[in-house]
Amino acid sequence: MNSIKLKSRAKINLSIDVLGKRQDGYHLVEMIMQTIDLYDLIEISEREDNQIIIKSTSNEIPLDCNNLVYKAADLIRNTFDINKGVEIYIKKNIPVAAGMAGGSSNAAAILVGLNKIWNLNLSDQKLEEIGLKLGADVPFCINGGAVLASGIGEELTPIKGLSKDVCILVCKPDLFVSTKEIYECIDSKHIEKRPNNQFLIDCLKNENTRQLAENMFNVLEEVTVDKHPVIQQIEDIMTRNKALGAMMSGSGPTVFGLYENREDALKCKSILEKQFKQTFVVACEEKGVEVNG
Ligand SMILES: C[C@@](CO)(OP(=O)(O)O)[C@H](O)COP(=O)(O)OP(=O)(O)OC[C@H]1O[C@@H](n2ccc(N)nc2=O)[C@H](O)[C@@H]1O
Ligand SMILES: Nc1ncnc2c1ncn2[C@@H]1O[C@H](COP(=O)(O)OP(=O)(O)O)[C@@H](O)[C@H]1O
Repeated sequence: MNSIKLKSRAKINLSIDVLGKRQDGYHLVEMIMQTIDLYDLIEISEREDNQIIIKSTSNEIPLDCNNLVYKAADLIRNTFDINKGVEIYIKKNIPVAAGMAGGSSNAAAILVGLNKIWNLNLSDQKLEEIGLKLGADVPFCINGGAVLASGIGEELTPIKGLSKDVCILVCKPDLFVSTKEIYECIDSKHIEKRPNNQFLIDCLKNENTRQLAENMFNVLEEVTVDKHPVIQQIEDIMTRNKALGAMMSGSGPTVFGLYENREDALKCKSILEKQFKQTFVVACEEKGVEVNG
């Protein structure tokens, strides 16, 4: 086999708590992550020369060694002494720098894909270990689904996820947020309110979407909203338009709302997309990366 196609899915955070900071600057978190059915399509083809070539439909991502897929491919071949190159095509649908782990998910897809193309037989645990060298969200993206993540995001406990019937309205305003900058600001902030993750996990277990939606909380949100008030405005539009609850994902700026009724979600989408082009109605998914032929 010398080429493979994969779906590389996005995530949302149903909660984020920050518990402390490591010596290296990384923050200790406790957060609920959920894969959603918004995905990039990735095609990897082996090259006999040594080059890593990246092509993409997006002009918002780097096509050189700064792309996370380049780093993932280079890391795998250096770790396992492989003297080959690859061409990677990325059809981008996930908004970039959004708080939805688009880059991390693409990197995870490369690890899964090259594990197959180069017959490395690496376990998921080993792939997660390698993935962590590329970013805190990469281990989650390999398997995806619904998890409680702790450590810096790499300690993963699977939990029951959102019901497939729940409609997730996702809206990404056209502005840039730096994850590093948001985490740095949280240091100087006294965190007054935190998510109750155990309660949220119970809500998921009991399929009590209303209570879940009303109690979702992301401690990074206040920091990002201070810089970009439009995030709060999107949330307000969602809650005024029948969302059970709305919240920022990751370090932002994407906002998502949970809906029990698809018509209500589509109606709010039609309002938001007049101003925000990157607005989608999606469901949750069980797999972060999926081989697609
Ligand atoms: C906030 C979250 C929530 O899921 O998601 P996104 O907003 O990126 O989607 C993650 O914690 C983001 O993880 P990820 O984007 O993979 O982080 P990395 O690339 O490893 O790190 C980017 C920067 O964020 C900071 N960082 C990241 C993770 C963490 N637990 N503590 C941190 O302080 C690091 O200082 C680093 O400089
Ligand atoms: N394959 C990739 N897809 C998306 N972004 C990438 C990729 N490679 C590198 N990046 C860069 O990583 C940064 C974070 O992007 P992304 O992973 O989409 O953010 P987030 O995790 O916040 O959703 C962006 O500045 C982007 O240019």
